[in-house]
Amino acid sequence: MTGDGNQDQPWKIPPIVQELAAGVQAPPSRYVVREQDRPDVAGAVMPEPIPLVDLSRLSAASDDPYPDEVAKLRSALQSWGLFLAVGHGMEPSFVAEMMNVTKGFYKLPREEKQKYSNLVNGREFRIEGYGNDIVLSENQTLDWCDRFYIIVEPESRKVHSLWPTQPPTFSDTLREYTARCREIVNLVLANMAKLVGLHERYFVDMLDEEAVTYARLNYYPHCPEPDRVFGLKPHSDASVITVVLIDDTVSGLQVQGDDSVWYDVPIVPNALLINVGDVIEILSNGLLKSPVHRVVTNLERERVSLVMFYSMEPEKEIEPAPELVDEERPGRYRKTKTKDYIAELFETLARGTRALDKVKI
Ligand SMILES: O=C(O)CCC(=O)C(=O)O
Ligand SMILES: [Fe+2]
Repeated sequence: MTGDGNQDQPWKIPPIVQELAAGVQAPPSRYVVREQDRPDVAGAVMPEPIPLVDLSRLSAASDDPYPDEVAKLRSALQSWGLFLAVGHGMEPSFVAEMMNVTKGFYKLPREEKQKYSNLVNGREFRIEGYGNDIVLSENQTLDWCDRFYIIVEPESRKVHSLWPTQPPTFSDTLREYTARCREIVNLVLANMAKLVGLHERYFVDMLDEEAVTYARLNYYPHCPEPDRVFGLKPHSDASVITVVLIDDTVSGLQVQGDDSVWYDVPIVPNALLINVGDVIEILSNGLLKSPVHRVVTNLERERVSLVMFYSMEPEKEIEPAPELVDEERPGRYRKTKTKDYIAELFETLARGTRALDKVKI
């Protein structure tokens, strides 16, 4: 016995989907979703106005120079739990460069990518690195996507050996992108706090200098049968907040509306997608909702996305803000430690359930 058991259980080591897609005529059975759960590849069209917010019109201070823009943010969050952010201050050329190096990583030869594998010694799974999500059971439905997780903040938690040396500008670009995203997130969190009647620093202070930010580079290869698989199963993010740089050439992201219908998230060039995470739902005692979303694949085209997950320091506890709990609106979520919540996320992702349901009262 090796102790990890993976050698006796080869199903625990999932294939690289990029390699699979290059060779198969149809997705293997492990990827095929039960008939009743299969996605409609063409989602419903979002009604106008689409959730779009100009961040240059928002202020982190208590005054609001453009109340109309704040109203748009409120409406977007109420209807969808997410919005497309323009006026975020990143030049289109910089956004394009970040996208290019993300795509460039997946174009590297197999051996180069494998240097960053998330399987230690080819067997033991860890969150960080390149590969697939953890496989917990033989009958788990696998997602048609490869991914690469890297901790980008704080400095003390970065694993430098996992920062790619190829493409050559990858690491510098990601560092710069991380710093720019942090400013955007602080502005958005200040506005979200104001919207629910909290002090403007309430959420920002939850993401102190020990808070951990993960970057996840997703790669969805073309798929011969997009209506039978998920690029990414329905889920909500276990983060405080999430910022996504989406491919502006191929759609695929869908969000579930209050009516349970799946809507396509529209593509707006150079916009960033920002969504509420489970932690803000808990902290706001349910006033802000973490949206359930999924990704569908494309018959001909590959798609990439770069996702930044902002999470609290692992030992920090997550619970509704006392200011938002009273007799009329009792606490709706149990207290949990950040690290336990994140561990739960990976289990629930594998099972296709929701971590949030475990802490709901
Ligand atoms: O690829 C996308 O557009 C979204 C990815 C996502 O939801 C995630 O990585 O949690
Ligand atoms: Fe997500």
